[in-house]
Amino acid sequence: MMPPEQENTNTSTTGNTGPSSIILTNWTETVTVHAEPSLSSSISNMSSCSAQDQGLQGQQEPSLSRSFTILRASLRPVTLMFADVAYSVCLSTKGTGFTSGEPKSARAVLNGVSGVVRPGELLAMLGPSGSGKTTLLTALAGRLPGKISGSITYNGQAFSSSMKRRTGFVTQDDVLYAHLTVLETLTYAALLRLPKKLTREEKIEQAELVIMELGLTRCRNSLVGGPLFRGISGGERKRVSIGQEMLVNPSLLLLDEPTSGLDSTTAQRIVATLRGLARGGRTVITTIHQPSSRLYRMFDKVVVLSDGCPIYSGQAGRVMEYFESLGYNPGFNFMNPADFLLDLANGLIPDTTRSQDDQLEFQGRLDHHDDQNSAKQSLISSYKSNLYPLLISEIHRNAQDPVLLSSSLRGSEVQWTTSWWQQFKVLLRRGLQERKHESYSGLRIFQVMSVSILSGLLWWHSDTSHIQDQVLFCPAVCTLTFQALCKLAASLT
Ligand SMILES: Nc1ncnc2c1ncn2[C@@H]1O[C@H](COP(=O)(O)OP(=O)(O)OP(=O)(O)O)[C@@H](O)[C@H]1O
Repeated sequence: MMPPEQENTNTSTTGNTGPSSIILTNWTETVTVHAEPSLSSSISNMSSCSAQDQGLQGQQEPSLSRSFTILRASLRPVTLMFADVAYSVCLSTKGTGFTSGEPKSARAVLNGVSGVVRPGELLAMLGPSGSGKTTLLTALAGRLPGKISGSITYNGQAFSSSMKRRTGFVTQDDVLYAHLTVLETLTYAALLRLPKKLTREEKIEQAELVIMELGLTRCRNSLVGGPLFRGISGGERKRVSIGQEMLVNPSLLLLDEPTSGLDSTTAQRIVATLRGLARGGRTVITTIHQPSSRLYRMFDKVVVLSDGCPIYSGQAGRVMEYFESLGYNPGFNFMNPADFLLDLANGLIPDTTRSQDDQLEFQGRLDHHDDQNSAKQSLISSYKSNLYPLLISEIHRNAQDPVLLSSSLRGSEVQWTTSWWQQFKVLLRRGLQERKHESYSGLRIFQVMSVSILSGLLWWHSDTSHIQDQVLFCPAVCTLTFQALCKLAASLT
């Protein structure tokens, strides 16, 4: 068993469900996590290492105090509860060229997933590839199209536009502008997404602060880069994506594989940042593929999925104890709990009667599908009989908690948008800056000019009886002219 360092403070006290103290019992509830619903405290916690490195902590605080106050006021503790979440996708075989006229079939991607995450907690979703982690994360972010059965509530309420404003979502594939620098990317995000109560200078300061917190100072003026030209590294890209969401100080932050493709030190730094964000009063949920034991120790809770079904949902530190109580033992003395969980989710049950080498050889063979399926079914039914009732009773208890419901009502006042004109100006500038390089591209200029000339030649000395064609041709000419103007404007900015 591997209890996370801070999570050893077990207590049987119940009833305090406020944001500052979280008290849990059983496998689903056992730890006390202290969450400070304050941006300034979390930012100073998180930035302490990077700021100390650069000796900047003292200089930043006075000028940022007003923005801290405004952003702190926007932070609302969010208790996310999901019960029996199920989701299916329609698989259409029609039109594939291999079959014809076959009826659509539905495939269950998620089946009966439940869990509770409170402010101050970091929950990780684990499972083999294709087990449904991203689908569950997207569902919890209120972004999954189609019908989801079961219930997902945020402080006891359904997903709403005010909740959407307080939710940050970092996708697996970073969506960034290749020709902007790190500083420009975060500054535009700040100008677009921070409330209009903040001045332009304060928004830029927030972007600078996030750069410091995420250790991006060294590459702040480097281009992000894209598939066609090299820019910042993969880890830095990921941190920029996280920074874009951190800027708005979301109360609920969801991240899809924030550490994939990163070295273990960078991955640890990112997870430590997420844990710092959680401890600042936020609810943080992440999917993760193969966490090291060091990373695993930083999670407060885990949900383990196997083919869309949960085999565990509860405290990260008690997972080994739970599976040992079911008779599953890793067999090795020092095993990363995450490896053990992934083996179980794949239906690979360790056989302690075999030697270590025999076990490795046995697990590597692919001819045990039936055994694996029956092992998965057994783990799923153990979850249903042991953990599911605890989770459901916890969810029902919380759903009637007046503190939780009142925090939801308080949150609905939050106003986050800047004016549309402001957004239009920022987007236009960003678009022009992103395309600036194209104005110098001879190939592009040649392409636009040749299309214009060829199109023009089609109507050269045309008869007035073709006036309709000429009228239709006008929008095309206007588009090309607009393109040319955009390129000219971009080259001047
Ligand atoms: N819209 C869809 N159409 C068809 N299949 C889908 C759709 N959405 C999800 N799936 C399937 O559902 C399963 C779960 O997908 P999901 O992306 O959630 O898995 P994952 O655990 O995040 O995988 P990975 O770790 O590889 O990212 C996959 O087998 C996927 O092919």
